[in-house]
Amino acid sequence: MNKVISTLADSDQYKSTTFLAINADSFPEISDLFDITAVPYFVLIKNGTILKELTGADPKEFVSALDTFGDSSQSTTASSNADPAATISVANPTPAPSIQQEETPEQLNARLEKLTTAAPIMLFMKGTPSAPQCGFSRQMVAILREHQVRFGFFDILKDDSVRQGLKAFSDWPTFPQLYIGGVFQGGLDIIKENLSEDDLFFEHAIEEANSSK
Ligand SMILES: N[C@@H](CCC(=O)N[C@@H](CS)C(=O)NCC(=O)O)C(=O)O
Ligand code: FES
Repeated sequence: MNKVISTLADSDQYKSTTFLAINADSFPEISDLFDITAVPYFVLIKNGTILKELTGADPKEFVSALDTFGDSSQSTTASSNADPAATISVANPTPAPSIQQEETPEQLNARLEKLTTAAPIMLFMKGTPSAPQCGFSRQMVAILREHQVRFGFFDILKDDSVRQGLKAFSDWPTFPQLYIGGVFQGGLDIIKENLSEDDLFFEHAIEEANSSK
C-alpha cells in the first residue's frame, strides 16, 4: 500500500489531494483520536469531516473510495503507515456487515483472507502493541520489536467474529497468531522455538514469502 499511495500522490489526477502517512506508535494521540485497533488503516478526510475509514491492503477499494469522495476541491487523505523498524499503525477492522445483514461464513472468510494479508507481517493479538491486554500478546510484540520487525496488527478483542473465525481459519485455538506473507506461522511458543533454532527466522520467513509470490 505504501507504493500505491506514493504512486497516487505523484499522479496529476490526485494533485488536489494531500496524502499523509504516520507511524501510529509515534503519535498515540492521533491513534487514540481515530480509535485505531488494527493496521494498516486509512482515513479519508475532507473539510475536517471523516468520509471513510478503510483497513487492509486493497488498492482497488482505496482508489474507488478516493474517486467516490475526492473531486477537484480540497481534500485530504491520511494514511497510517509506519517508519521502518517501527510498529505500524492502526485501524478499525473492515467493518462487519450491519446487524440486519448477518455475515455469511464466506464473507467472514473473505474478510479474514484480507486481514491476514493486510501487511506483509500481521499480528493478531489481544489489545494493541502499545497497550497489550494479555501477557502472551505483550511477549510477541516485545519479540517483534527486539528483532526490529515492522508489522501490522489487529486487535481481536474488538471483533469476536474475527476472534472465533481465525481459530478455524488458521486451525489454531489461541492468540497471539502471527502471519507472514499471508501464511500462518504460529503462536508465541512456536515463534520462540523457531527463533531458538534460527536467529534469522523472520528474515528467512519474509524471504520465503516474497519468493513464493
Ligand atoms: N501457549 C500459547 C499462549 C497463548 C494462549 O494460551 N492464549 C489464550 C489465552 S490469551 C487464548 O488466546 N485463548 C483463546 C481466546 O481467548 O479466544 C502460545 O504459544 O501462543
Ligand atoms: S487473556 Fe488471559 S491469558 Fe491471555
